Amino acid sequence: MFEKEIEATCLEFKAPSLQALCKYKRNTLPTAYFYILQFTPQWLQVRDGYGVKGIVDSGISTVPRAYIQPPAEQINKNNATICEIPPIDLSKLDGPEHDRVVNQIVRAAETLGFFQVVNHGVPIELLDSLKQTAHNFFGLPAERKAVYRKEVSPSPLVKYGTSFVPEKERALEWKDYISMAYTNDDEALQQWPVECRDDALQYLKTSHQMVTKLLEALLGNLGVELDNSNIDAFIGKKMVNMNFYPTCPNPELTVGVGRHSDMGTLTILLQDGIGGLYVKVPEDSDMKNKGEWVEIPPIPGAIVINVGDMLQIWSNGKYKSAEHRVRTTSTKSRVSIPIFVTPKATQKIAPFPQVVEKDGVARYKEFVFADYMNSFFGNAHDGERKSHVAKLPRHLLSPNQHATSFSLSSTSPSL
Ligand SMILES: O=C(O)CCC(=O)C(=O)O
Ligand SMILES: [Fe+2]
Repeated sequence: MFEKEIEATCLEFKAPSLQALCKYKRNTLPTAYFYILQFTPQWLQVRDGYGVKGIVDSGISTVPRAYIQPPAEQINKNNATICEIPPIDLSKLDGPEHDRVVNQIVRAAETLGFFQVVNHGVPIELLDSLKQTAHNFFGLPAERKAVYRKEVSPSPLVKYGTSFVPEKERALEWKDYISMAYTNDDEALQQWPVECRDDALQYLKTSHQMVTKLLEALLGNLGVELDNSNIDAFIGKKMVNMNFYPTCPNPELTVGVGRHSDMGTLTILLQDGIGGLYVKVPEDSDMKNKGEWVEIPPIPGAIVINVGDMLQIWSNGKYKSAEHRVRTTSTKSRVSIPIFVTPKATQKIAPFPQVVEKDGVARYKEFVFADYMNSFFGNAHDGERKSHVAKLPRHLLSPNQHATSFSLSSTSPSL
């Protein structure tokens, strides 16, 4: 059935057979691997809308080879420390404790780059409904989800997929996702999948005030006032994703999401009660367990916030866009629902002048956000999915800087 495709690929690489192609390409294993993968029925199923969930539903007892991570990327849940930083009560921002709460937010952004918030203004019932909606969507028959595969999606705003950039990854992620980019309400209502759109749109809208307050605190601390004239520079684009991590027969061999940092401004992340989100304490943080992976525990009613690469760059490296990853479990499927808040593609990005002046050095050069996104989706994932900022192309770093001096050990798609 796939002979024609195999033949065409072999021809393209001037190889007499698939075996020869793989041998000939063995020095560039991810590519060769992808070709083999592409021609296996399982991969075709995943590609055709069944997703990783389809593999699990087919009743496997061990994970397919393509999903086995290199040992260095496998997650040993037994030696993870739980992050015990209490959640920040955002309702207190409006009272006499305003300055103290701002300090908590700033301190969290400067150390781990991840924190949790409560009394955030997003209704708890909506959070519960979102998790259920995500389960319902991924529980749909494959053909209902497959219409949104990026190759065929009726809308450029909606993409259903699996893994991050499957063609580029050495080992695939144990995850299916749907992503919904926001342009305006009308387009969202018309184009987002009917099963998710109401909750996703509500989530986006009810979290807007929280996003503004967080940014006011974080930017204010850097001497930048957020107002109507500049807000778009920071939150010009938003995208809601729903991630689904099916149960996995070998959680110790796989990852739900491999190590990465988020490329935007801030990520608003709703996780369910299963757990498994790990963050690497930045090496240049003054926390005691630098370089270690700590778990962000699920807290009922709380939302996880994390700093993205752009906020790190605007702050000249003060705020940390930390590397994070997600483990899989054998007992229950997990869902998470991030909102990726990013600048518009055309936005020019550079460290704020007032911060540079204070620091005496600009740690990053100016660039356009679209170029950053392209390198994020195009080259960042070399099979190991190391940090993007850590690997910020040299031309984006100031001449006297090099990536390791920030120890930003690490960059999802998910945007
Ligand atoms: O599922 C999670 O908890 C995190 C997902 C994530 O990091 C992402 O989608 O960028
Ligand atoms: Fe992420």
